[in-house]
Amino acid sequence: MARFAANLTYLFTELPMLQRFAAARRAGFDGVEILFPYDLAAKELLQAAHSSELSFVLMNTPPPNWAGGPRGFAAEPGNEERFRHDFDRALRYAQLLKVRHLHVMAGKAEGPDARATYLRNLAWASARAPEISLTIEPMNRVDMPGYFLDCFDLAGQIIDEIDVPNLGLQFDVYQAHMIHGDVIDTWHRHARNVRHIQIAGCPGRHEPRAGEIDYAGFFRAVDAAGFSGWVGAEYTPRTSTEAGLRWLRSA
Ligand SMILES: O=C(O)C(=O)[C@H](O)CO
Ligand SMILES: [Mg+2]
Repeated sequence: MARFAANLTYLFTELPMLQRFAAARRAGFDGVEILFPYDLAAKELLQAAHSSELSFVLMNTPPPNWAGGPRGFAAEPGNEERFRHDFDRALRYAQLLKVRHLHVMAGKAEGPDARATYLRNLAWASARAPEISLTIEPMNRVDMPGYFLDCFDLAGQIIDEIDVPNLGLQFDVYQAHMIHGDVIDTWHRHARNVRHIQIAGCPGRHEPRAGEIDYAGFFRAVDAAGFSGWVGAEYTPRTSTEAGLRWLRSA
């Protein structure tokens, strides 16, 4: 049975970041994710998570300019030194927060050089931090044009080629639907590599309940596969966060 984490970059944004933790606990979540926590003191975040008895489940490696701009740069040729420096910075945060998964973002790039760079950087990062689970997540090209990792099959090849226990797939159901259409087929092809799941409805990336994605069928497949990890709620509420949480109460 999966456990649910609130992505606090998307949910409870009615409140300042540190107050979102208690709101997530009251709503029934057991964990939290934050995309880029770097402008907040790790100590304060840890304290907020502790006092609400929430696990810190996921954060992302820093993009080159995390206040905006492209997401990550692990696949960007020529930026390897910067990647290592920034990865170490993300790792320090992740260790302080006792984060379960660190999502290493690929950034915008294409072609064989980008693939080779991505492989080298991921192999280096997974050897650098064997105690932490690293994830990679394909992003659809409508929301993120030019993003290197734009296909679940490519992610599967990369994970298989590096072949280390601490590198796996972040299966964002919204992304799978946008990229491949058939979420359940994509799940069956990649379930063995999945370490973390994220959910949102489509179209619009709102609450997971309504829309084109068959979440009841998806969760049957997830349970049948014996997945016991975390499911992150990564969507933009249609109105208020609270008003859209019926899906969680019936999960
Ligand atoms: O956009 C997504 O689906 C993600 O999970 C990323 O972490 C956003 O940066
Ligand atoms: Mg996602």
